[in-house]
Amino acid sequence: MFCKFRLAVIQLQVSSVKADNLSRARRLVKEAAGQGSKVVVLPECFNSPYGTNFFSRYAEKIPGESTQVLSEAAKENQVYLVGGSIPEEDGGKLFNTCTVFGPDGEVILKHRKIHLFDIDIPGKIRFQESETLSAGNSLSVFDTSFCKVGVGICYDMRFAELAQLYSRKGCQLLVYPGAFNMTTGPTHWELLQRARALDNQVYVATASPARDETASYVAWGHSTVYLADVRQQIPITSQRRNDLYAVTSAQEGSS
Ligand SMILES: O=C(O)CCC(=O)C(=O)O
Repeated sequence: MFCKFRLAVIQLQVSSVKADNLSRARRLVKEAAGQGSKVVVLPECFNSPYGTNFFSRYAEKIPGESTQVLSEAAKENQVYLVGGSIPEEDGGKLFNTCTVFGPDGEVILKHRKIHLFDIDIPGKIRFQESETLSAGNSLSVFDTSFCKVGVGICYDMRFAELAQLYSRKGCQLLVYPGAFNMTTGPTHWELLQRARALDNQVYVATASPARDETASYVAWGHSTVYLADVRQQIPITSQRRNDLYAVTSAQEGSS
């Protein structure tokens, strides 16, 4: 089942003042709902600047201050709220975590980024999330009254198998809060979304922080929604050669 609904991606301006980030997010969720949005998506690291040196300073328990604001915003506005991500502290470890709230304000999903962003492009960008963060270990799918949704965070979008598994589980929308940069953004951000949408014949939505040229990590921006809605005309789902290949999850059957 897939019902028509309006989805909003919020390209949030993220500063170093957490309280400002939270109130700005809250105001924009309200604005999006006022325009008829039923599912609203915030960017990766929406409450804190993005960078390994910031994660421990901004980290919170879940539930905590930021997720409380998200819960209230979802309830006040009667929307499904994909709360971007925040640095989460749990048991002495830090995670890059997305929480999703239903229109009643209840948390319905917690996705910890499963692929940590560790890259080194000499002269361009070196980023090692694993220096401070731990990876999550679960696939993350939630149901809405409109369709089933699969969630990943930023670098998770590069892994085609995850998107394939989500689509096999019946997701018709994949959502990736992300914060690509000025090196990989122009080359891969749009291409990856189109690839995930095209391969799986699903909608793909991404929300990035707004670009801030003065930040230590300059986000590419370009929050986007992509659609490859050609399931009837190009029926690759039924044409798959399941007798020749398979994508399986180590968690299959357990979730
Ligand atoms: O994959 C990329 O190029 C960027 C990923 C990223 O910025 C992230 O995972 O936060």
